[in-house]
Amino acid sequence: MTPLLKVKDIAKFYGGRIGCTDVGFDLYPGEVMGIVGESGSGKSTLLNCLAGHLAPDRGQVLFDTRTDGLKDIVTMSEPERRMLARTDWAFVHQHARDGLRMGVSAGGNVGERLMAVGARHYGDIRAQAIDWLGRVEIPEDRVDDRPDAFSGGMQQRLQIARNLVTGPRLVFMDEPTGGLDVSVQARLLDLLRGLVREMGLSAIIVTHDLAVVRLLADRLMVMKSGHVVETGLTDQVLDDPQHAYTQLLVSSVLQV
Ligand SMILES: Nc1ncnc2c1ncn2[C@@H]1O[C@H](COP(=O)(O)OP(=O)(O)OP(=O)(O)O)[C@@H](O)[C@H]1O
Repeated sequence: MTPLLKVKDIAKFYGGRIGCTDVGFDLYPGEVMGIVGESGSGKSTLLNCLAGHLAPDRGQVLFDTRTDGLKDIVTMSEPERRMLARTDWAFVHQHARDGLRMGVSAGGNVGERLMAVGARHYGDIRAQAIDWLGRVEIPEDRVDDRPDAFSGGMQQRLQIARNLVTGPRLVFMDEPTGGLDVSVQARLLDLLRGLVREMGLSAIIVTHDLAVVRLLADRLMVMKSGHVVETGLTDQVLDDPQHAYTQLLVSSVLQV
C-alpha cells in the first residue's frame, strides 16, 4: 500500500536553535499518528512543516495526491499547496478562532468550505451545513449565529465541522482539546474519536496530553529537544516506554 504521507529527514532550525531534526515516518490511509512531548520539544514546528505552513530547511514531505501520486509538498507551487489545503487536507487549530471566520455565521463557516470546492447550490450548501452542525452537536437553530456567540467547546466543534465537511483525506490537529475545561475536553474527544473512526480519517495530532493520544492515536511519536526519541504503537509506547524521557512523561501523568 502507498503511504498517504511519507516524511523523509525533515529538519527546521531557527538560527542556531533546533526546531526539529531528523524526523521521518510513513502515515498510511486511515492511520492516526500522535506527536507528544513537552513544551518546546518541536511538535508545532514539525506539524507546521508537514502541513506546508513552514518551509523546512531539509527533507521531503511526500503526499499521495489523487492525480500525480506522491508529490513533495515542500517544492510544490503555492497554488497547488493551497488547493490541497482546501480539498484533501484539513487543519484544526488549538484556538478555534484561528480556524474560523468570526464575522461569518456558523452555517456560513461550514458552507464556505463547500463553496471553495465548487458547491454552488445555496439550498444544498445550507442543508449540508445544518447536517454537519448536527454531527458536531450544534443545534440547528444556531446556524445563523456567529461563532462569537458560542462557548469555547462549541467553537471548537464548529471548527471541526468546517474542516471535515469536504471529506478531507488528511487532518492535522494542533492541541485540539487544549484550553478547554476538562469536562468539555472529554466530550470533544469522544466526538472526535467517533468522527475519525466513522470517516476512516488519517490524522496527525500534536498534543502534550497523553489521554488524547491514548484515545485517538494508533501510533505515537515522542519528541524531546527537536528529536524523535521513541515511536511505536500507542498502547505499546504508553504501557511499556523504552526511552527514559517517555518513562518520565508517562509516570508524571500517572502521578497527577
Ligand atoms: N518562530 C520561532 N523563532 C525562534 N525559535 C522558535 C520559533 N518557534 C519555535 N522556536 C523554538 O523551536 C523549538 C521548538 O518549538 P515548538 O513550538 O515547535 O515546540 P512545541 O513542542 O510545539 O511547544 P509547545 O507545546 O509549547 O507549543 C523551541 O526551542 C522554540 O523555542
